[in-house]
Parts: sequence; structure tokens; C-alpha cells
Amino acid sequence: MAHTEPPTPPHSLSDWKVLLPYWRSEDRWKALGLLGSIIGLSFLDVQVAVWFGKWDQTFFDTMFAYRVAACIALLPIYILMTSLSAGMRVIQQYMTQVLSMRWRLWNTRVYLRKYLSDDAYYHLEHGQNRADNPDQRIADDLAQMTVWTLRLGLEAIQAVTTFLSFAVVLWTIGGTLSFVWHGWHIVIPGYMFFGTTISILLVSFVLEKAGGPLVSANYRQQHYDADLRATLLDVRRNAEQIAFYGGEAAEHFRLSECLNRIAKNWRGVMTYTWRANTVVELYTGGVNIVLWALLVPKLLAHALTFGLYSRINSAFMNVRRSLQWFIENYTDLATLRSILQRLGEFERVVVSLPAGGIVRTPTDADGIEIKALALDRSDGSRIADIGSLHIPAGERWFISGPSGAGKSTMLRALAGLWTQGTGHISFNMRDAMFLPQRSYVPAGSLLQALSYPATPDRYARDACEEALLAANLAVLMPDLENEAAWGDVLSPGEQQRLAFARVFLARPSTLFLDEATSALDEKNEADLYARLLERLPHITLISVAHHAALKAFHGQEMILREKSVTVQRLL
Ligand SMILES: Nc1ncnc2c1ncn2[C@@H]1O[C@H](COP(=O)(O)OP(=O)(O)OP(=O)(O)O)[C@@H](O)[C@H]1O
Repeated sequence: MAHTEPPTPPHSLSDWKVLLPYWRSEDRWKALGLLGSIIGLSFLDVQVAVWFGKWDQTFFDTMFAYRVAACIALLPIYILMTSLSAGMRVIQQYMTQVLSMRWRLWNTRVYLRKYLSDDAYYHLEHGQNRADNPDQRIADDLAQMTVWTLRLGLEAIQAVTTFLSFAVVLWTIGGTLSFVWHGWHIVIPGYMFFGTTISILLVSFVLEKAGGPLVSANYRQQHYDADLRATLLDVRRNAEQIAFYGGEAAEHFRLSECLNRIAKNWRGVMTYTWRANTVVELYTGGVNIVLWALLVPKLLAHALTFGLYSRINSAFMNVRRSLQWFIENYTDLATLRSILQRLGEFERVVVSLPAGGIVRTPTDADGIEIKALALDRSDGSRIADIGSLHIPAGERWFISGPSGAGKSTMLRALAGLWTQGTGHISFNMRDAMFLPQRSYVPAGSLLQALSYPATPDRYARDACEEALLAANLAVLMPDLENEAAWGDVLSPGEQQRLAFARVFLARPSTLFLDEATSALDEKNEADLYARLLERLPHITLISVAHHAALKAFHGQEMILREKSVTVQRLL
């Protein structure tokens, strides 16, 4: 969760690129087929609207000639065209939903893969290049992106088609305007088309000036909204700790800060929205005056029948509606642009994840090889100089040293989570296991939590029960199938014992423990180590711990201090 100011979104075309990958994916043919059908239906719909215009003219001219029988004869065509138009719209909407769902699912799968690859989810939270609230980007932004892009994209295509179709009508039936001005004989062909288009383009220009900053304001709004959600989630997750501390006032302060940022930015959103809305409303109200002004030459020339008026009116309204679409959807387009900017930023951060100087090479050889290892912070300052070490297979090392010396960071570097610094690490990574101080216990069945990170069907039931017994958790055996938020139910000590049960099941050849027994009493701690060595006597073991009693289970001690590393034999 980030409480930093969001970066000003770059106004670049590159953000539109996040829309492209799906259309190059293995699903592209189905997607293009659906899109083609939807666009085809749009074209047909516009064509039906053009027929409607013609029908209007014939119908009203017939009506005002008082030919009742001929009017009635025209009605079946009207019913046919209306049914065709309605049917096409329903099918088009259905297909759009199917396409939207396929696109969203495909995108979300790709984003999840990127998020969970190369420890990106970890680096996004702890690394140098952070992207705030990735959960919001994956869950909400992607869904909105597909729905909004399809809606706005298809409406835009329809608007352009409508504009082109009715522009031709307006040009043809509107005729030519000719007049004399200061002795000049001026002739404007298609003057109705030009009059309508120029008036709307002018409004669009004014609108961009009035509501332009809405894109950035919307971008920031999403950032602040996500911050509020993340802070609330934080309170929910840490409810017990907060309650023990009586931290309600502090939490209230944090949440109020989030809310203040939302309120402050919201004022900007409102200002730009009311400005944009004023321009749109004034234009919507005044647009009829433009039509009347354009009809004046025809009236003066006595060249206007009711049928012709009706057709000009329908063509004018369609051209107006299609151009006005860009005006009316200005705020939605701005929101879509800000969603694309957020996704573009996420893509950029995921692609440029930390390229620190620590190199890890997997090997099949036994033992751990560390060469000239130095651990740095992201600002370049040094945490620890570890130097070169060879830990032969089957050796057990106890890592100690003052708090903050870099013990956990060294384990992170061994796990590939910390790359800032220099040096080279190699060991058999396939067969290694890391146990942090706070083990992750996913919600679900206890069997799931015990088998983690393997799936629950990985181990036989007997083996699971036996592992629980060895970890002094026999009391949990009847609960193996029970579902619960085990991370909240089990005490920290029980969670650490559960983590050892996982080790008994997985039987790694190398095990890294980072204060993995810190919550246990001495007897339980000693029992667990004894059982670990009983079961896996040849394991290569690296334990970071503060409890001196644990030295008895190790052969070497590595003492990490601010400026030096000492290795000494134990036993
Ligand atoms: N994600 C991080 N970003 C910036 N600095 C960090 C990060 N993680 C650790 N550090 C810094 O690295 C240094 C070493 O921290 P580390 O957790 O490795 O110490 P430690 O020896 O394990 O301490 P302890 O015994 O208290 O667990 C500390 O100064 C810490 O502030």
C-alpha cells in the first residue's frame, strides 16, 4: 500500500498499447470474428437508419398529400425495419458481452502470470520499482478496460459510420448556398454539412480547453480510492494487533488522511466536470438554433416541404448525434485513458523489475557456494559484506549477529528476493526450502495449509498425520479436512510448528530457517530441531536465530557484524 503522491500520468500514446496483446493472442481469430460481426451489425444498423430517413420523407409527403391508403401501405415497411433494428441491437449487445468476457479473462490470466512470475508480486511491494495497489489493477482496471474499450470503441465506430452516411445525405439534399457578399458571388456546396460539422468541432475544441485536466484528476482519484481500500484491508487484517494496542485513533487518523486526499482531488474532478458539462449542455440546448439558421436559405427560396424538412432534420440530428458522441463521452474517454495509464504503468514496472548485481545460478552440485557477496540497500548504501563462503553439503550453520546486521537480507539474497549488491550465489535451488519467521498459512482446509506450497493431493493422509505428530501438532489431526482461516486460528508457535511439518513432508536437501522457531518455548524448539535431524540427517541447514541454545544443533557459527563476518566451529 502506498501513501505517496501518484506520479503525474504521462500523456503518451504508448498506454494504448496495453489494448493490443489480446488481438495478437491465440484467441485472436475468435475475437476478431466476434468483433467483425459486431461492427458489421453496427454498419447494418446505420443503413437501416438511413432507410428510416428516406421512409420518413416519403411517409410525411404522402401524409400531407392526404393519401391515407398509401400511408397505411407504408406501415409494414416501418414494422420490418423496426424489428430488424431491434433484433440486431440485442444480438450485438450479447456478442459484445461475450467478447468482453473473453478479453477480460485472457488479460487477467496474462497479468496474473506476470504478477506471479520472477517474484514480481514481492518486488512490487518491497523493491525499488513499486506500483501501488496491484490488486486493484488486476481485479478492477482490467475488467473496466475491456468493458469500457468495447463500449466506447464500438460506439465510436458507430458514430463515425453514422456521421459518414448522414453527411452524404446532408450534403446531397441540403443543396448549395449561393449569395453575393461585397460584390463577390459566393457558392458553398454542401453548406449544411459544413455548418453542422464546424459548429461541433468548435465545441469540441472549447471542451478540451475546459475539461482537459480531467484525465489526470481521474487518474489520481483511482489511486486515492485504492489507497483507502488498501488501508481498510490493513485494519481488517491486523484487527487483533490494533485492538491490543488500542490503536483506533491512529487508524482513524490514517483513514482520515486517505479520505482528505480523496476529498481534495474530488474538488478538482468536480471543477473540470462542471466546466465540461456546461459546454455540453449549452451546446445541446443551442443546437436547434444552428439547424434553423441552416434552413433559412431553403425557406427564403420556398424550397422546403414537410417531408424534406423531416429528412433534413433526421440527417442533421444523426450527424449532430454522431459528432456529439465525442463530446458527451468526453469524461468516459478520459476515465478510460486514465485506466490505460495505470495499466501501462503496471506493465512498465513489471517489465523493469530490479536488475541488481547479485547473480544466482542453480546447480546440481551439493553444498552452497557464495562468492564475494555484498548486500546493498536500494540507495546504494552497504548493509553487509559477506565475502566468499563454501558451505559443504550436510553441514549445519548457525547465523548470528546483532539486529539489523543483514542476516535476513542474506537469506533473501539466497532466495533470490534481494538482488541489490554484488556477488555470486549457487546451490541446488530445486531442492531447497526457506522458512521465514512468519509462515504463510493460507485459508482453506488444514490439509491445504499443511501441504503448502504443494497441492493437498501431493501427500498421503498417513504421511500428513505423521508430520503433524512429529511437529507436536497431533491435536490438529482430526481437523485436517476442516476449512478455516488457519492463519488467524493457529497461534504463532503453532504456525511455526506447522511450517516444520511441511518440511517433514517435503524433505528438502537444503533448508534455510529465518528465526523459524522464535515463537516456541525452548523444549518445543529443541524437539523440532532434534526431529528434523533425525528425519533428515544429511540436510544442509542454515539457521538464522537469536536463541543461543540452538547452537547445539549446528556445526559452524557465522557471526555477521556491521563490518565483518566471522566463521567459527561449534561442538
Ligand atoms: N525492503 C527493505 N528496504 C530497505 N531496507 C531494508 C529492507 N529490508 C531490510 N532492510 C535494511 O537492511 C538492514 C538489515 O536488515 P535485516 O532484516 O537483514 O537484519 P537482521 O540482521 O535480520 O535483523 P534482525 O535480527 O532484527 O531480524 C536493515 O538496516 C534494514 O533496515
